[in-house]
Amino acid sequence: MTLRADTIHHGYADTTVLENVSLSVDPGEIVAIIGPSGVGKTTLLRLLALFDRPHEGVLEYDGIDVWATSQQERLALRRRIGMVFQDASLFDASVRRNAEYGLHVRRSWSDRLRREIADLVGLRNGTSDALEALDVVGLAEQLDRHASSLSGGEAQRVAFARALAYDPDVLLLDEPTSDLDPRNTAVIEDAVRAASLRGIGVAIATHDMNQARRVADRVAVLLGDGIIEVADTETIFEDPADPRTRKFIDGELIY
Ligand SMILES: Nc1ncnc2c1ncn2[C@@H]1O[C@H](COP(=O)(O)OP(=O)(O)OP(=O)(O)O)[C@@H](O)[C@H]1O
Repeated sequence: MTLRADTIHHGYADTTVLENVSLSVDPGEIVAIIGPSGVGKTTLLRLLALFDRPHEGVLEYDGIDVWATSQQERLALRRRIGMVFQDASLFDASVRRNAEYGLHVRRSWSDRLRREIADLVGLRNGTSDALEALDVVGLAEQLDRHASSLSGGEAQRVAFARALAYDPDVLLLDEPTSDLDPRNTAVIEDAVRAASLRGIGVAIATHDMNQARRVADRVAVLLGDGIIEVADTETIFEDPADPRTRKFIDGELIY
């Protein structure tokens, strides 16, 4: 599924956060959204995930203007998205129950909802399951551990597995490794790459430039109240068109 945001304007009360923001994520593509703290990365991901409606602009899932559809259709489209937040926020249950959560949701869908989703965006065969997803993040041997006993890094890996087990078309990751050590970060980054190889499109918000460089195919630089530049990763790091991108990468531009 292709996600496309077109000339989005959004903000809170009198504050404009995003102005004229356009961005797309193609199947199997990893797009990093980089920018300093408070610039609107979370706001943009929440809009892409349909948690909030943009004040202006169009959001398309596979060419469907999502905010022009019925609430039920929108719910169906929403279910094609997996999201992982900075804070893992697991349920008070075992690793296995946490990873299986999305599957329970999916099993609870009525035949009618299943048909609607299939008609709108197609339904994959659901090849992934919770165990496979936990294996991807190296936790398949820890099924019975309780979430409360996990380290922060392990918890975040379970949160990632939970999103993956849901068999999404697109993964939206909000600073998924900002609190993690290099080993846990590497596990998540490998899992992101594996997801993209399976055709899942990924948008990852990060203020870690090196992470963007390691995982992304394309990078969008969010500064001020908009995306100042979006280009393939090499161009952003080696030959950016906007001088502010160079300054931001070099750590000189702290917004
Ligand atoms: N619910 C809200 N109500 C009012 N203002 C908000 C709300 N959510 C975010 N903001 C403001 O919008 C701006 C963008 O916030 P956002 O969380 O999207 O930035 P960010 O780039 O994700 O930051 P960080 O990297 O620190 O997570 C900030 O100034 C923030 O204070």
